Amino acid sequence: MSEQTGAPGAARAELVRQIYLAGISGHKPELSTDLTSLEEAARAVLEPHAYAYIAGNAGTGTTGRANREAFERWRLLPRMWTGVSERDLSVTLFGQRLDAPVLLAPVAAQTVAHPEGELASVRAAADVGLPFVLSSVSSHSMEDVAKAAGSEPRWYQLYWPNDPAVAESLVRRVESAGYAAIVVTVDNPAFGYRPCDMDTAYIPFVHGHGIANFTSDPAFRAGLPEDGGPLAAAGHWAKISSNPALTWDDLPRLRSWTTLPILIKGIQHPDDARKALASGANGVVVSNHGGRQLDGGVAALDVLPAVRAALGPDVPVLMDSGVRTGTDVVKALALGADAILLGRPYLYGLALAGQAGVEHVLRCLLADLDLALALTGSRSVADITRDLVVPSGPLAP
Ligand SMILES: Cc1cc2nc3c(=O)[nH]c(=O)nc-3n(C[C@H](O)[C@H](O)[C@H](O)COP(=O)(O)O)c2cc1C
Ligand SMILES: O=C(O)C(=O)c1ccccc1
Repeated sequence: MSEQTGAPGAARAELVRQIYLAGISGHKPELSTDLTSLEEAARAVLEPHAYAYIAGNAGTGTTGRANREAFERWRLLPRMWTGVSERDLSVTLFGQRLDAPVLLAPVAAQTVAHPEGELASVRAAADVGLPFVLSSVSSHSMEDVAKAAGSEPRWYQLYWPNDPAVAESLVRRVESAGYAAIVVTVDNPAFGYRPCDMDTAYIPFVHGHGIANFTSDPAFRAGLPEDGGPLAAAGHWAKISSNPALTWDDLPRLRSWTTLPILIKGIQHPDDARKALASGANGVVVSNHGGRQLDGGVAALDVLPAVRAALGPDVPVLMDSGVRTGTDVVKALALGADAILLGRPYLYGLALAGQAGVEHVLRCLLADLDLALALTGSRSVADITRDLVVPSGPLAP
């Protein structure tokens, strides 16, 4: 984790003070501190197909909008004079201490946003002291990303390939490369119906993005035709990457390949959360893939309390889909999450300014989160309890 002396919260409030002081001397931040405005800024610098790929949702965008509406429906009910001069954002997951309850979500093919792709993102995460979750579908190999992370923590997201030799080989490499957890995504038995991508007919892999973990894998390469170029590799990846036959009975096989903690990402029904744990998982990520898979689905935040209730207080429950501000993080934690994953906002930072842009997004989110703790009367994450949020509307007398 990042070196931090004194109260971590004080360090983050200091960031906000610095931004204001810089403003007084005429230096405005290069990127807006309103993270929700970065989407439009990124749109202006990205090729239309690249913007569509990152910002896109499934179908008519109903699930994507629902994710945001769910956050809007909850309001924070702050408490005063609780003594908040020292604030501690740290949490412990699977015995790993995190400086803050925030991870970078797995996002595929990041060289679509910036030539340095995942290397820029993981360096930013490492500088700020947050874990980076590497997508299976990355533009740099897991070993290169691990090297860029140095001693800072990284997790690996697994799309379980339908070729058993490739699946096991990937998992063994994940462990050798020092990843600290495996996040198995289950909401992708098929790619969602995404008009945004279909209408630009854009496929990142054909353009050299996103299959570095496979082209560097001996088991994958063994299945490639001898004279095949990059297109053949992309074609072979497409063949082995989809695995709609998976059921909960398969999870013990993955369990036998690794001692790392296994999280199941894409959980929405409380019964699936129970099945995940019963099949050998150690935690879940409540997520609808940022609204990119099933359109017309439930908001991730809306199902979070039921999943937490199903698993009890001690099982790690993470969430993503729609988190945009520090106060969103507080709402998610109050409704049952132990930590959140941030998706598109850091990709917009990456598109706008590479590693520095991702760092900007992460530092702003943490500063906002730290201030949200102070302003709600919370000294630590443990103080963020269910009674800190109420439905929007008049408070019952
Ligand atoms: C461009 C893009 C690519 C993604 N690729 C993956 C992926 O490879 N694996 C995965 O599990 N989730 C993937 N996701 C979903 C994210 O991990 C995360 O669930 C989602 O972005 C969270 O929602 P948010 O963008 O509203 O924060 C992707 C999301 C985006 C925007
Ligand atoms: O776009 C996505 O959301 C995603 O998960 C993905 C999966 C495989 C390849 C590219 C993107």
